Amino acid sequence: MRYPPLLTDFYELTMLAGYFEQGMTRKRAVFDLFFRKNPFEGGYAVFAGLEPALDYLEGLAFRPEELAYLHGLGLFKPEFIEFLREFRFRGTVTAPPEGSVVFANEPLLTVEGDLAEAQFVETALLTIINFQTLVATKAARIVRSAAGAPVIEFGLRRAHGPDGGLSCARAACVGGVCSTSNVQAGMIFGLEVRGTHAHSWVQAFTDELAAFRAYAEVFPAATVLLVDTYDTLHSGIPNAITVARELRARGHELRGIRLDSGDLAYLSREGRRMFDAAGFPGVKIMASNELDEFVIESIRAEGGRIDMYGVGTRLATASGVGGGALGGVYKLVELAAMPRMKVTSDLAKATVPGRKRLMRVYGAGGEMLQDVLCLEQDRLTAGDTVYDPAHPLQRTVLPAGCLLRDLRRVVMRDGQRNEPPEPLFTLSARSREELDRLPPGCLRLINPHRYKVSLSERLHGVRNELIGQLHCREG
Ligand SMILES: Nc1ncnc2c1ncn2[C@@H]1O[C@H](COP(=O)(O)OP(=O)(O)OP(=O)(O)O)[C@@H](O)[C@H]1O
Ligand SMILES: O=P(O)(O)OC[C@H]1O[C@H](OP(=O)(O)OP(=O)(O)O)[C@H](O)[C@@H]1O
Ligand SMILES: O=C(O)c1cccnc1
Repeated sequence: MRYPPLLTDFYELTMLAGYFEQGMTRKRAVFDLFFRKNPFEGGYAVFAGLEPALDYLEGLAFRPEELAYLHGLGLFKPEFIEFLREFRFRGTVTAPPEGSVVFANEPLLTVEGDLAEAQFVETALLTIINFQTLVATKAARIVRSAAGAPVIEFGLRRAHGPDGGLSCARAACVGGVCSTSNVQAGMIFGLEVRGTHAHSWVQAFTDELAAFRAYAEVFPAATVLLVDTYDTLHSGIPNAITVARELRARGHELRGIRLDSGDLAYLSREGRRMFDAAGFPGVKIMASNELDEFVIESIRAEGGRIDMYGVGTRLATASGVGGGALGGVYKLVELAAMPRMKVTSDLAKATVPGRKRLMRVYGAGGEMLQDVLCLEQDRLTAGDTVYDPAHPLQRTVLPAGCLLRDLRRVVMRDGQRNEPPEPLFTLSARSREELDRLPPGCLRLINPHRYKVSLSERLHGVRNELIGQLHCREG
C-alpha cells in the first residue's frame, strides 16, 4: 500500500528545509516512538501497525506532482525542492514484532538515520502506529471478554472515515478479531469476510417469514437471520425455526440468528432454549448492538448464551475511558552520538536518553515478570538491581532463574526491510500467546495491575547524570 510523502504535518517540511539550509541534514539522529499511558486505563497495549509503517518508509519518495505542489506554495527554495526529488528513507528501524504486548514508556520504534529523514517520518509513523495499536488493544480486550467466542468486526459504517475503517479491520485482526464485514479490507489484507443482513432486508418483504425464506433460498448453506425487526421472541425466533426446518428438509442447516436489541443475555438464553427444544442445537446465536468488552463481560456474567459477537462502533472508534486516541510521541534521544533528553519537573514525563535495548524478563514457567530498558552494551542478568523510572527509590532485583529476552530487533536497515512481511494470522497468534503470559492482574478491565517497566542501573545512572547537567546549564 502506498502512503504518500505529503501524509505529514507541514512543520516536518519546514524543519526539513531548515536543516537543509543549516547544513544539518546529515547529522546522525536517533528517535524513539512511545506512548506514556496504556490505552483504556488498561494493563497493556498490543503493538500494531509495524508492517504498514515499514511500507511507508520503504516507499517514501516524492512524485513530480507532489514536488510541483510544494513548489507552488511559494515558500520553499528551488534547491530544496531538488533535494526532495532524491529524498528517501535510508535509516535503520528497531521494533518488537508486530502483535507483541507492550507497555507505556517503552520505545516501540527506534528510528536511526540522518536527521533529515529520521525527523521527517515522525507524523506518518505516529498516525499509523497510534491508531493501529489503539484498535488492536481494544480488539484484544473485547476478544478476551468474549472468552473464545469469535468476534467479527462490523465497524466500517461508524469508523472515522474510509481509511479509518480499513486500518481498523487490519488492527482488529492483530488484536484477535477473526473476521470483518469490510470487503475492501478482506481483499487488501486477506481477511475472512462475514456478514448477516440488515433490518431493511426484512422490511423489504411483505412479512418477516417471507424475508427469511428468501434469504435462505439464496444462501442455503450460510444463512444467519436477524430476528429482532418486529418481536424477537414472538416473531423473529419462531420464524427462524420455521426456516430452519424447511432448510433441513432440503439438506441444509440454518447457520444462526443475530440479536441486535434488547437484553442480550435474556434473549440469548431464551433463544437457545427455543432452538434446542425445536431440535436445532447447532444454530449459533450472534449478538450485536453497541457491544464492547464491558457489555460482553456483563452478558456472560448473566449466563448469556452468545456464540459469536459482531462489534462495530466501539471497536472502530476505540471508545471508552482512556480510549479515543493513543498519545504516542516521537522524541529525539540522540544526536551526533550525544544522548538527548527532554526534562520536565515530572520525572515520569522525562524521556529516557540514548540508544537502548528493551529486555523482557520471564519466570521459569515462561510467564512475563517485567520489562527493563538498558543501554545497548549492558549485559543484564538475574540478581541485577533495576529502577522505576518515575520513582527511582523503588527498585527491584531480577530474580534467580529468570530468563531475559531482547524484545526488539532491527527490522529495517538502510531503508530496506530485513524480512518479508509477516502474515496477519501470525500477528494475531502472537498477541494471543503473549497475553496468556501476562500476570492475570494486568488483564483486568478495571484497575489492572501495573506491569513494571524499569531502567537498568547504568541507564538509570546515565539519565540522572544528564538531568544533573541540564539543570546546571539552565540554573
Ligand atoms: N445483558 C446485558 N448486559 C449489559 N448490557 C447489555 C445487555 N444487553 C444489552 N446490553 C447493552 O445495552 C445497550 C442498550 O440496549 P437497549 O436495550 O437499551 O437498546 P436497544 O435494544 O438498542 O433499544 P432499542 O433498539 O429498542 O432502541 C446496548 O449497548 C447493549 O449492547
Ligand atoms: O452496534 P455496533 O457495534 O456499531 O455494530 C454495528 C451495527 O450496525 C448495524 O446497525 P444499523 O442500525 O446501522 O443497521 P441495521 O439496519 O443492519 O441494524 C448492526 O445492526 C449493528 O447494530
Ligand atoms: O453483516 C452484518 O450483520 C453487519 C455488518 C455491518 C454492520 N452491522 C452488521
